[in-house]
Amino acid sequence: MKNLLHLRPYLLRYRRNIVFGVICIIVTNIFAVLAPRFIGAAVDVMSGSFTIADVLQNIGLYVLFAALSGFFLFLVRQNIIVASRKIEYDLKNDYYAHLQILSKSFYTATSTGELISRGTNDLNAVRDFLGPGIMYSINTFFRLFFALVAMVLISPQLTLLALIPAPFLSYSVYRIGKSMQQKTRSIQESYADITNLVQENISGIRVVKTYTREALETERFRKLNNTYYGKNLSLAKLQAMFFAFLTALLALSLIPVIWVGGINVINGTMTIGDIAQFVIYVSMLSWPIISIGWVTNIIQKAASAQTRLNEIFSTRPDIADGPDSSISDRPVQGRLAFHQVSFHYPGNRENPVLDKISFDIEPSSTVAIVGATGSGKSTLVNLIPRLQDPVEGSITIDGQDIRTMPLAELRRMIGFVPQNNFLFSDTIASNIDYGSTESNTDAVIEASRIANLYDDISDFPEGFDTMLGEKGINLSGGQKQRTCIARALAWKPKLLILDDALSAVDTSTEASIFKSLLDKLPDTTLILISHRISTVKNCDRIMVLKDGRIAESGSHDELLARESIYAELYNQQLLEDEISSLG
Ligand SMILES: Nc1ncnc2c1ncn2[C@@H]1O[C@H](COP(=O)(O)OP(=O)(O)OP(=O)(O)O)[C@@H](O)[C@H]1O
Repeated sequence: MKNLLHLRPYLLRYRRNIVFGVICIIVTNIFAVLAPRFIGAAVDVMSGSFTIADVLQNIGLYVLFAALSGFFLFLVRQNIIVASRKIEYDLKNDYYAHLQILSKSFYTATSTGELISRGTNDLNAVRDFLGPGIMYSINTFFRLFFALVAMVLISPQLTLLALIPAPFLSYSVYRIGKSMQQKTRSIQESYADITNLVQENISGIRVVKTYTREALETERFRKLNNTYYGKNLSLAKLQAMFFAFLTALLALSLIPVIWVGGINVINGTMTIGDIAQFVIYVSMLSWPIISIGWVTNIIQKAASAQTRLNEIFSTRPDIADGPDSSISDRPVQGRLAFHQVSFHYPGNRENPVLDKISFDIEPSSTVAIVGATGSGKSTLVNLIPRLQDPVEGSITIDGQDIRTMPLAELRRMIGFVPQNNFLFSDTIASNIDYGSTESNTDAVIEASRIANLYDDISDFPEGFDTMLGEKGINLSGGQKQRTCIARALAWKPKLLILDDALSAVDTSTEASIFKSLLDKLPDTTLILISHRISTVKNCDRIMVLKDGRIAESGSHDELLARESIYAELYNQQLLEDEISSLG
């Protein structure tokens, strides 16, 4: 329950609404509890000789008090429910903003479905607590208090009789509430599983279709949905039994009240009007008492939802700005150096991907990294924009350790095109312009020309305003890759990293892009990962990665002369080219 304390700053932010709402709860209950007095009075008036005017006067007052109670109830909702919506809005913004700062490692360990479920389902549960939860809790307290005072004033004896079921009620609320909490937690977990499956399945729908797994995927969903349905049904059954039990208990509690009350009327110690008024109070208590169970459920649901949200809020990014991060005013040259850099993935210390790697890249030069698949090329370049940090050693740009630079400044220097490109469902222009704070048509056109994309876009009826489907589904593989390159170029980086970013374009387009890069960005340091010798052979330097180390380094000609790993790779690709040209 203490997890809900996380909400304190939000509640304080809207304290005016909440305090005013609570005052209105008190006022609405005063009117609600005073109103039945006029029913009692009307009944008593009718027990003797009376005029219609006497009855109408009491009925009129009853209607007036009931209306006033309703008006203040409206103000209660206006303030407390509105505050809960505002807090939900703030919480959603904070949740999303927090997700933005979390590191790559967090996203590697947490599924998208899980995060969506927490941001929707769990947040709704918290909102229900902040609105109806708080409102009904406070209302229950004051309704019970005022109604009990009014009942005691009529007859302490009858009040005691009416309260006989209360201990049973409290105990059953406690027991059933606990069971409800467990069921609710389990439902929320099931919902996260379903969200995850749907998200993954729809993202991978092309694979599902190619492998004709539609029926299997439908069955997987059906099973999860069935579990979710079963759990919900079980909770609904429990709730139904709970409410039926409460209603029966409350109805039974009226029997001794009317029995003993009737005897009191016969003895002349009470009037029929008192009994009528008393019965109204007992039924007025029924909703607050029932809502104890309901509110308990809401609070328990919110407590477990908030626990799950707090897990995210308390996760700190493992890569962030250092306390004294700063950057010099000198223009960036783009000299990149690795100093004894080692890296292993969490829990895999025995198999470092990079093992004490050192190298120095001259500003404005072009360097290629080659190596067998899984040799650590992507891991190495991920360290440069600090998507992950080395476990040992350091990386410098122009002599400054990148960990001492503000993260945003560091990333601003780097144009990074990762192996798995990603495009947003937006126009091509917006995708290319993604890194800029203001749209810059000239920069978009210039970047698309260098990336050899301009002619393709010109052929589209809507040109740069063409809307892309999810992940750029309406572009070819090569067009997607070139759009991602254009995005990195529009950013005008000092360091451009292309991680296998030209694999889907043909060799002549690739050569043309490479030439444009060298001509138009002469001051940019280019780091290129590729499996194709045709791509890397024109680079100033080629580094061959093997067993976590730089096994060879030099120009194309130097490495061929060595007749080692690179030469072997070269000869193998020559042979493959010859065979395919024969075919
Ligand atoms: N997030 C991760 N968690 C654990 N291990 C990982 C992770 N990412 C990569 N690896 C492992 O690290 C090693 C290097 O992977 P990396 O992607 O850097 O290789 P690569 O040389 O770029 O491969 P490719 O040429 O196939 O793209 C591989 O053995 C891979 O299984």
